[in-house]
Amino acid sequence: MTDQPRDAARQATDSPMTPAPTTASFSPPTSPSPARILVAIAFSATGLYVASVDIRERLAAATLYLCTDARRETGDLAEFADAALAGGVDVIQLRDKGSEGERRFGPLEARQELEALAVLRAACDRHGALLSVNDRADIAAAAGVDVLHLGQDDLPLEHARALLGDGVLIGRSTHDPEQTRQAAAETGLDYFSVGPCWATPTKPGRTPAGLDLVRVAAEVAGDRPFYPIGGIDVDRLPEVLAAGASRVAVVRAINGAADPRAAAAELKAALVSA
Ligand SMILES: Cc1ncc(COP(=O)(O)OP(=O)(O)O)c(N)n1
Ligand SMILES: Cc1ncsc1CCOP(=O)(O)O
Ligand SMILES: [Mg+2]
Repeated sequence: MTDQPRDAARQATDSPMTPAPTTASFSPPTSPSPARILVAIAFSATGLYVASVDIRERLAAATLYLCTDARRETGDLAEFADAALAGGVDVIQLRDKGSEGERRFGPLEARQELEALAVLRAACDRHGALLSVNDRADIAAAAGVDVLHLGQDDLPLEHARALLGDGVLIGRSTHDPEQTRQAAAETGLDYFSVGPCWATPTKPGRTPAGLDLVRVAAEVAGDRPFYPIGGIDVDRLPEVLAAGASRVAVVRAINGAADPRAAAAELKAALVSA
């Protein structure tokens, strides 16, 4: 797999994002000539093209992917996200399942999910990071996220793509070699994850796939980004990288850290120097 240079990864998270061109400032004349119509079409097409290339370039540079819950019990989602992003997180996914907040307050309903995503959207925009949502294409569309993460039993890719268009990245979880090979080859999928690498309380009852699945992914992924997940922390990261990965997705390693910024920075430093 080819990764962007580390400088590109940092640039992608640290520099203010250049807004993708839109057609908003283009005002066609009242009686447009054929030439003006062509220009309008070209402008519009270029805008769409640039927007969709840009988001894929940003994914190519994204090595550290964090899944976080809405942190309802602490009420510090914005501060937490700022810290994690300042530490080097490239993609933040809202995934509230199984969280302390869910145990205390019940499932995150759609309205609350949109509120949490608005908080994360603002944080991602402050840091030039990608915003991801777990499972739901309807929420992805409503919240204007950059990424939708689908599980094996979630909406099939073609339906999610039909709802979201090409301007949203779509990823898929894989848990065994067959799923991994399929995800590596599936047309229109932007990335996939592999795991759990180790048994993890964040995904109770899921048999760990181990690092062998990371090796399979490294063999078959080509240029398609893949993210090992499950039980990964800074101590285990070298094993994951040695198995052929150059990116990871984590939950507790940052979400459960006393200093999320330092935890993210430690993971990012190891990814950058690999
Ligand atoms: C980046 C990333 N990888 C894997 C998962 C897990 O997705 P899934 O298998 O659908 O399980 P749930 O997260 O929905 O419980 C993920 N969310 N993100
Ligand atoms: C969502 C998910 N999918 C596979 S493992 C996992 C949870 C990983 O959590 P942690 O990084 O805390 O082990
Ligand atoms: Mg899912």
